[in-house]
Amino acid sequence: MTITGAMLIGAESHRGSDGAFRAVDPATGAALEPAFGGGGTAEVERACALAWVAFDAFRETGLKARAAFLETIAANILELGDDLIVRAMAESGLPRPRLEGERGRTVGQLRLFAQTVREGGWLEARIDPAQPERTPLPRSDVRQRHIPLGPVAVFGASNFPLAFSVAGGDTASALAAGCPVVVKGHSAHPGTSALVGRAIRAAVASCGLPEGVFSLLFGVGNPIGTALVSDPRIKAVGFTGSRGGGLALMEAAARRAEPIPVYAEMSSINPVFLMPAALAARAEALGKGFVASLTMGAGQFCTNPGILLGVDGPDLDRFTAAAVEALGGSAAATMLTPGIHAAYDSGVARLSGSAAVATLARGMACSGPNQAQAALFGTTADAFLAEPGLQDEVFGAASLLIRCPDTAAMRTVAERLEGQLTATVQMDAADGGAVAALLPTLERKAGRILANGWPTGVEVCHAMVHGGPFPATSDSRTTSVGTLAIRRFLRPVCYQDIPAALLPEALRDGNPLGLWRRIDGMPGQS
Ligand SMILES: NC(=O)C1=CN([C@@H]2O[C@H](COP(=O)(O)OP(=O)(O)OC[C@H]3O[C@@H](n4cnc5c(N)ncnc54)[C@H](OP(=O)(O)O)[C@@H]3O)[C@@H](O)[C@H]2O)C=CC1
Ligand SMILES: O=C(O)CCC(=O)C(=O)O
Repeated sequence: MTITGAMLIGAESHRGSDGAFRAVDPATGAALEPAFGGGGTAEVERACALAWVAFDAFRETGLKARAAFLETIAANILELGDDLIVRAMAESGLPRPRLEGERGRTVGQLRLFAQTVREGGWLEARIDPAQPERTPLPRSDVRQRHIPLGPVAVFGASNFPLAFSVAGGDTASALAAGCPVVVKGHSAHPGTSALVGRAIRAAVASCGLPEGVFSLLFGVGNPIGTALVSDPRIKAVGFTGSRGGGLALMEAAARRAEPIPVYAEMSSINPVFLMPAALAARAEALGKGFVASLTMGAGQFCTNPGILLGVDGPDLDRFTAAAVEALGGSAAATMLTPGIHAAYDSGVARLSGSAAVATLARGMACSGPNQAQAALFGTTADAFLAEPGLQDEVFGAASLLIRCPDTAAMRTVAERLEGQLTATVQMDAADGGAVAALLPTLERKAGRILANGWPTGVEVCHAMVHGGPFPATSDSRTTSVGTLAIRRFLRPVCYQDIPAALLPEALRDGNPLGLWRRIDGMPGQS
């Protein structure tokens, strides 16, 4: 399929005229054809106008029809075949198996949302029947369901060009909720974005939906993103990227006459707690497992284990020796963009230049453009507590090992951490008491707590939480992965004494949709 450099505004392919840009193959540094025309306020205006026109019709599509739409998108993405993988490899430097796996995750998550939509529990239908005889006052008939917020702006992430991009989790959950989506494509992978965007556009057409259900914009620089978030027809934002970018979009949303929620996933250093009995039992295996997680995908995961904490002593020395050896043998890897590579190098330089930090190991030397050498640094709990900048995210395969005098000091450090996507404990049975003491802190700090695993690689399922307190995300009450993500784009509406003929199907007597509903607080299928 030919990539033309055009945006997709509803059914129309439109070439922007506000500047032009090309993707760069980070493995060679070469610019890729074609040039993409950047959009501006005119394109934002058109995409948002179409999305608004589409909203009322799209939000009332039947559950089966909306599920079929999500499944059609999944099928259309698979139909793109190898063209999609080849283009994504060229634009991201990520290897084929990783991108094929990511395509599977993208398609799987669309299908999972289709199942969720069909099942209908997300409508959270509640009925409190009228009690005309109640004294001293009668009760009205009160019913509630959830409706979608409105058109959603989605900012695709650079590090998952498929699963967190144009048809990624934010788009899938917003469409599942019944929200039209306007994507601001990431400038690192516009060709991949255009291919996936066309798969979505074809599904919109073949499912007979209004064209404004989906648009894909490109732009040069920040103005297009700011204009999109500021458009009054946009009612929520999904974002994965840098802390600076997320904060800027939160500010733009807050400046609006009508502020809107921004669900931004930003920075996280994902602490790993190496508990004493676990270290005593398997320090070497833990050292190797850690390096495998750290270096996966050149460390370009927001779930990357960026700090480790352990009690100083011979077992931590054994862990360190194993990690140093494994990291020393890890090949340099191409990063996603020259900008991300430069940010990694400057983060590593900041750590290696700190008087409080020792460089424990570096990976193998770089042999091409935009390659990064993995890095392991060490410091003490006291030094970490004295220098808050040591917990700033270094996006890539760099981590900091913090030597603590005892498990109480591990807890003290945990208390001082910012909000996290994940917190991991490596533990054995004898660590149970120390972990129990740590858990309340971890619950307050992180969205997901893992035992004896590694945080990279998020399962897409019903119970997943990929979220956490700021700065991991801008709203700790939600998740961006898993079916609960649909909640971000919904709000409850209450219908009091509304005549039966005017009630939405989900709330009608006789339960025509066969939903699980709460009648007078009791769950059931009536
Ligand atoms: N925690 C995480 O999950 C991730 C963190 N990162 C961090 O982000 C850094 C840069 O990576 P990148 O993916 O480019 O993330 P960015 O935050 O720079 O960009 C993400 C998206 O937001 C847009 N954007 C960024 N800043 C603004 C702004 N001020 N106003 C309007 N739009 C904006 C970008 O536009 P444009 O395409 O034009 O740049 C892009 O579409 C990495 O080095 C890393 O530190 C990256 C990926 C994931
Ligand atoms: O680890 C994963 O699978 C997801 C990571 C993620 O959300 C990210 O890097 O943005």
